[in-house]
Amino acid sequence: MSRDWWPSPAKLNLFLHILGRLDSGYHQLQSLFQILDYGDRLAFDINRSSTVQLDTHIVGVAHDDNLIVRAARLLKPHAATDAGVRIFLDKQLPMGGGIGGGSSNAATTLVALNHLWQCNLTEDALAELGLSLGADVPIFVRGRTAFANGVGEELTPAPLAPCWYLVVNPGVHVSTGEVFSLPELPRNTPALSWASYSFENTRNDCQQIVCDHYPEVANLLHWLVHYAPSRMTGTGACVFATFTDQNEASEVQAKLPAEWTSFVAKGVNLSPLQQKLQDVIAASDMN
Ligand SMILES: C[C@@](CO)(OP(=O)(O)O)[C@H](O)COP(=O)(O)OP(=O)(O)OC[C@H]1O[C@@H](n2ccc(N)nc2=O)[C@H](O)[C@@H]1O
Ligand SMILES: Nc1ncnc2c1ncn2[C@@H]1O[C@H](COP(=O)(O)OP(=O)(O)O)[C@@H](O)[C@H]1O
Repeated sequence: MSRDWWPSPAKLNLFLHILGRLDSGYHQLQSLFQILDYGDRLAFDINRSSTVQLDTHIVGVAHDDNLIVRAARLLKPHAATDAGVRIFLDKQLPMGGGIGGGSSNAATTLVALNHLWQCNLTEDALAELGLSLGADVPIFVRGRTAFANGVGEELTPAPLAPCWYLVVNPGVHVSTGEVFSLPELPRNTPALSWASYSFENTRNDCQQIVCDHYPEVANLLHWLVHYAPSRMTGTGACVFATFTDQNEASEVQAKLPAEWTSFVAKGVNLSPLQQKLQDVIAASDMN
């Protein structure tokens, strides 16, 4: 049976500065979230069972802990009492890689089911619901490449010139919570105004510490910077190299040592999820 797939794209943090720590224990960040045209896909068969069922198992994640199931259950009180769904996941993104796969899956679930269950929540309300699932969910709900403040929820759209990225997974899993708990993490980078952003005058404040703990990440960065400006995304472990030309990115990808998995993706200003939502709404308006 052919399914109606909803995209669940990856993101990169083109930079990640840590400005301080909030009373909640969370860290105050600044970042530039670049949405990619590459990621997972989800399909939703809605029904009247009043239950949420994810049909695709992810190794190491219990059904009820999966962010997809948690997102659907969070939205359910806003739908008809008998609203139910069976969800299918086509997983492409490495987990715990700093490219936001789990958060993006949660956002796709919120955005798609808000439409399919006819909940009619606004984008602001969906972003707020999403924030309770994870700091990175709002950026995927809004689906625009953006400059972020706070814990990642204060977003200012920041359209970027077309760019291609080679994203490489060094094959280690880095826990976000663990990185933020390290005492030696730098936490006092001065605030930057978006107008003065450039790749060169920014950095990822987690990169050095992750390289110290995970030599695989350090080795990968050492290899990639010979070819293009490169940096770790989020709290790792994936690393990206930036290109203005898709072929150049593919040429470097072809040279990668076999132990590293990778993909080449285009940076986009509007996420494929928001594009899909717009297409679905336009099609239903025509009927
Ligand atoms: C820092 C980023 C940058 O994109 O890292 P990545 O996860 O993408 O690598 C994200 O904002 C992460 O967002 P997300 O992965 O949703 O994190 P959460 O589940 O909300 O938080 C996991 C844990 O990290 C810590 N945490 C997270 C975000 C933040 N601003 N300050 C923190 O101190 C907290 O200890 C929290 O319990
Ligand atoms: N649908 C999901 N996809 C990926 N990870 C999930 C999902 N649901 C829960 N998780 C949990 O969230 C953790 C972080 O996943 P992910 O968002 O891929 O990492 P990151 O934020 O570093 O990119 C995973 O290690 C996993 O335990």
